Amino acid sequence: MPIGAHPSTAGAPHAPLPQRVLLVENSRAYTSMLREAIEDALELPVEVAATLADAARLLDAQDDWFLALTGMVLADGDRDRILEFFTARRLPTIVVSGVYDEELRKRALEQQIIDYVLKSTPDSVDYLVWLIRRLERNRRIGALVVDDSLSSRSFIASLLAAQGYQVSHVADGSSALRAVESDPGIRLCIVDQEMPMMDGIELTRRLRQLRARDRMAVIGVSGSSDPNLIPRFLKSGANDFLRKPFSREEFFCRVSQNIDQLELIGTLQDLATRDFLTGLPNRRNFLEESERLLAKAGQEPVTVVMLDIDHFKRVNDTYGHEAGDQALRAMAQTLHRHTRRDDVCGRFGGEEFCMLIRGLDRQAAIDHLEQLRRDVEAMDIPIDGGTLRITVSIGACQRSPQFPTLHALLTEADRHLYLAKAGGRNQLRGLTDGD
Ligand SMILES: Nc1nc2c(ncn2[C@@H]2O[C@H](COP(=O)(O)OP(=O)(O)OP(=O)(O)O)[C@@H](O)[C@H]2O)c(=O)[nH]1
Repeated sequence: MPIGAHPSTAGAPHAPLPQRVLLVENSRAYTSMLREAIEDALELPVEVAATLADAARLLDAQDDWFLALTGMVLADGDRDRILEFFTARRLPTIVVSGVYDEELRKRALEQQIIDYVLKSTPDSVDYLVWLIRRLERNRRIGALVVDDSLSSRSFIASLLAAQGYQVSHVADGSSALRAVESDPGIRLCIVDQEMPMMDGIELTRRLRQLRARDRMAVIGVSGSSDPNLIPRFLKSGANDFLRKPFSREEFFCRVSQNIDQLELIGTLQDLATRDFLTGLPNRRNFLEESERLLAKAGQEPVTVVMLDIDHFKRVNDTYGHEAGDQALRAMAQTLHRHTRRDDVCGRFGGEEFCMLIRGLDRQAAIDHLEQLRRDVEAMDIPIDGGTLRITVSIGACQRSPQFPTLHALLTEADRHLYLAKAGGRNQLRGLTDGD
């Protein structure tokens, strides 16, 4: 049952999400420091108001508000009125206060205020930037709550929805497995231990067979005081465990920490496998993926392709290195557009790219690569003060008893690339009878 936003669907285009951040604060120095930090680090537009009346005017004038940050000392409202102003508008709100007031803090957190941050602490701006980034990213993350108690799962789901996640909840393990299997956007699962048919530990074990620890965080929850429960959950593949009852703040910190870790692992994986300039798989990743695809391809045709931008040195020398980088990015985009679902492409190095195509016979591969070549030729690449055009030479080789391995295919494709260059560039060689 979805709560708040709809469950995520991998590959579906995202609707534009609200971007605007409202800062309501009467201290000018703090406001400008915070505004600058948010705009620099997160590139979100920030609007500033000094009073509730100003805030109301701004909120009414636009409708794509993502978040509000508010001080507690404003000329036209006491603390209660300020809290009420934001909760009534159901706008996700963070209180940024000059003084620590435990009673106010409790009251604010009870009223669905996301967090209460003390602005006098030296790292409050850094913390706020982290928090806003977290909330902003959560909007693209699916979270699933599994608990047979409706009140308990609705409570946890509401905590997650308040943090921006796309939340759904189910009452039993089988439904949870089905949900995770059908929605690759689910990256967080909160699993209760005490459930009939399949308990949380068993469910965690089965979830792990569907998705690894670095793809989805599983957090076990239970009210039991059994000391063995935590190690059993963790050994079954859970990333973390929370004992009920927990505070909203503890829940937020644990969930955020686990999601931060997932993202960090994703970043490290990207750094290891992607080319920094173009975002395409790097040479090592291309070779690994190609070996895997080649083994999987069975009897179907496989074509290995090497592509090299023509006279690229001239591009750099004439228009500068930045324009050269721009041309490499444009080339990568066009190559990526021509890479079908089961194929793989990569940046081999410098101005050289590569591709492995599955399931196209010789003529279909020629048509596909000729179209790619023409599309590269037709690109108007925007550079400082104008546009730039490039062409590409392509060498290709289809798998056969003569060229059975990836190494043999790449060597032969590279030989044809050399012939395409020698033959006048901007051409495909290696697949026609004359080659
Ligand atoms: N801007 C930019 N240039 C790069 C990058 N990597 C390699 N290059 C440049 O790519 C150029 C490659 O030139 P060459 O190998 O001589 O070949 P070419 O000029 O493309 O000529 P042909 O391949 O014979 O058509 C060199 O000038 C490199 O400095 C990069 O990441 N960015």
